[in-house]
Amino acid sequence: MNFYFEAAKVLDQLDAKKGSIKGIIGTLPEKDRKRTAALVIETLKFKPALSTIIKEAQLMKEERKKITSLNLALALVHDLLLAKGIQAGDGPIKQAVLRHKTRLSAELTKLKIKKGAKSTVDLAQAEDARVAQIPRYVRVNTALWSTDDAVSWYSSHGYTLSAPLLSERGFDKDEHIPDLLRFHPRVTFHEDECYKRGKIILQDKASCFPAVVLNPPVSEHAVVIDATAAPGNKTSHLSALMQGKGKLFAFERDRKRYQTLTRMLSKAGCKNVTPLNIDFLTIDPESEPYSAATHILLDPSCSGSGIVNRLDYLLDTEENDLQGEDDRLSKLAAFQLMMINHAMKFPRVQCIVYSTCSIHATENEHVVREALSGNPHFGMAPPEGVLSSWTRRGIPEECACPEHAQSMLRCMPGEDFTNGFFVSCFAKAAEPTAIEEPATTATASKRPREDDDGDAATKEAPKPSKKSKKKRKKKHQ
Ligand SMILES: C[S@@+](CC[C@H](N)C(=O)[O-])C[C@H]1O[C@@H](n2cnc3c(N)ncnc32)[C@H](O)[C@@H]1O
Repeated sequence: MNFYFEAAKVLDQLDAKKGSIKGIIGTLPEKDRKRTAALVIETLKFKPALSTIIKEAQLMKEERKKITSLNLALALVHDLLLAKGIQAGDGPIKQAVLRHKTRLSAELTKLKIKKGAKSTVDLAQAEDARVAQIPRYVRVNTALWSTDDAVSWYSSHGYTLSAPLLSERGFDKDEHIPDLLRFHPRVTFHEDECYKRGKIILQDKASCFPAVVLNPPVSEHAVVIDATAAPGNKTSHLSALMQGKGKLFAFERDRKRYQTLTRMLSKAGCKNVTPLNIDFLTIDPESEPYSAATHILLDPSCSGSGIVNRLDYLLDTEENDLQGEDDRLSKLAAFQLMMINHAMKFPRVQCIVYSTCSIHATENEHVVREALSGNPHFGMAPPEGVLSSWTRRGIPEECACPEHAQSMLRCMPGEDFTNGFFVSCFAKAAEPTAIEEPATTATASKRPREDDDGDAATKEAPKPSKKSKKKRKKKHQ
């Protein structure tokens, strides 16, 4: 019976919005995880149908003393009616459910007739249609091999270069992100040899934007920070873009997630990364070696409202407490702002990319607005250097100056073949005298990469767009 109590506990936590399905299941003891996860997911799939059946059969009313929660009843009735029966010895709880077996079965039949369901499977909740539109993105880990090698490999292993959404065996190169391949959404890679060896990283397209926009220096002198690193997809991406040169400090405050990060970085063969199980906010920006950082990636915890996946559509969103949601977003936004403010204190920092997988302006444009207003020595980077080929930019009406939106990227699930995402890029303003000078660097479309050992801090960073500096100057007068 413990197995059912465990599943009920997970369902309780999901009801209390204590995390995503994947996240909460990940905290279960490993030995029971697979079995409990399967029961939780199946129960959620049929939750509306099972709830109706339990209510109509008056199970909770009549067995209130034995079956103490609806979630326990859902898990038990799932197995009784939709699986191979209740997997437990003959205890009082099992007996309590079995006493109602005939009534419960009759309610199941009634519901199928009412819903016009040909089989029980038709009573399951429909999947989020947006998931089926997102290709399976595969980032080639260029620390270990090249994209040409990867294309040859998959071409000789049953795949053909063609539009991936047309055929399960098709794949192609993404048009916006270098070294990113797209496969059919139903292709899985967990047993793939290249995946197991770290040669490919399974990373949504939108989540590849931040490292590309930060465009870290390629130099033995480079010092870059990933302030919120685990599980490490963006860290390994940055490391690959830096061609393993210079130093990349990857902070992660959570102990368990830090362990995942270190495993990931070693599998991906990242040579220039120092993972640190330290809260980024506790780092003194003036302290060595961090004070030398010129580029910082900030991808802090967020509401995750942009993520569409194969499971979370199962969670009941209708009962969302809007007031509670607003409070949660405000708290997250305050934390996100604190992280940006801290990043802006690093004395040599030139470029900060702030990203979230949220679609809410509260965590995105509004946080950027606040950061700019509290840090007049920073502006928005010129839009030309912020993945100019991507047309969906920030929301102008949510920004302090509408043109700031041009230095931000947004992705909309269901429209852009990605999860929902937000990226913004701050650049440190030049010394005051430079503001009035004709800007030569401000409109550079792409900062050059350097392969020599030059001083990355002075050569690589974008200057804020002139327009945005002038506007802000006015605003702060
Ligand atoms: C959205 S996740 C980062 C995902 C990561 N960038 C990737 O692409 O794989 C945010 C991470 O930041 C960590 N975090 C939150 N606050 C932090 C802080 N003050 N210092 C360091 N890490 C922090 C969280 O524990 C979490 O692992």
